[in-house]
Amino acid sequence: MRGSRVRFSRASRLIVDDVDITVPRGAVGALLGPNGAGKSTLLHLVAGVERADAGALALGDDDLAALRRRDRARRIALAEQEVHGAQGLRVDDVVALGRIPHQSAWASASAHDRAVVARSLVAAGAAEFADRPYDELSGGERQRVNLARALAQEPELLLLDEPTNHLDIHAQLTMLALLRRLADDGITVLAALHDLSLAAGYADHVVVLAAGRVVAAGAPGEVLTTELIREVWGVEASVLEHPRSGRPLIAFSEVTADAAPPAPAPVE
Ligand SMILES: Nc1ncnc2c1ncn2[C@@H]1O[C@H](COP(=O)(O)OP(=O)(O)OP(=O)(O)O)[C@@H](O)[C@H]1O
Repeated sequence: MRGSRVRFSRASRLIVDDVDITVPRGAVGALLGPNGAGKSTLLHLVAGVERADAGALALGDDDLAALRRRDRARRIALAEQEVHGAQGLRVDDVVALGRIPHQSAWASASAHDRAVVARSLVAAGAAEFADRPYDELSGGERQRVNLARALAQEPELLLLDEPTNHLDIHAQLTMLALLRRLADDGITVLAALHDLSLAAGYADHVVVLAAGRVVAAGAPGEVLTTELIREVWGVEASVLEHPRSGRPLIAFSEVTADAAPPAPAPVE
């Protein structure tokens, strides 16, 4: 996927400011940045939940703005912290919502739809609570269901907003390993993450946002330096090398002075 000069403002604040972003097909991209940097908003713009004020977004050769809503929903899935419209539903019915873009309005779920739902529940580690009410699940259980719903969409581009939030360490590593496998199968992945070491351990490409702007992008080893972490997050960190993978491993030590990241700029 590719975004060029993407701009979006809300309530007189420029939230996404001339963002250029590229995640190659079949790569895992990590979207990093402090609270309020614009990560969720950018994911919403790519998913089509919000419409950019300016700039272009493309998937392969297709301009996303020119795609019909349904075609976009067949090709792009967004896994957020909650599935909209899930209240009162059983987990497998929540996951089946992911099939809607592939179904015609009058047809009921096909054998293929049911098979994809079952497969997605297993892949996301949510099969064991398939028959439970979504509302009763813990945060970590919901997170897996949110992923299963997105997988059921069989997207080309999978967007995830803090997919490891609420997950225990086993579930976090399982989630990231799954994203890696999906990418190896040709799905493009873009995940907003807060854990820099986890991002460095699994992503091919990281994009760092601060106050709505891209401040760095590239391979984790090139981007995640002590200087950048100090500048963007206002914390001191040592960037070590993971003893097994050789990827960056970030050890934080303290909050530096004048740490507060800048708020979004008012629209000119
Ligand atoms: N509907 C809105 N109206 C006004 N401001 C908004 C709106 N939605 C988001 N913002 C502001 O836009 C900025 C970016 O928000 P966004 O949720 O995209 O950040 P984020 O990087 O995902 O943050 P976090 O890590 O805290 O989830 C924030 O300052 C937020 O307050």
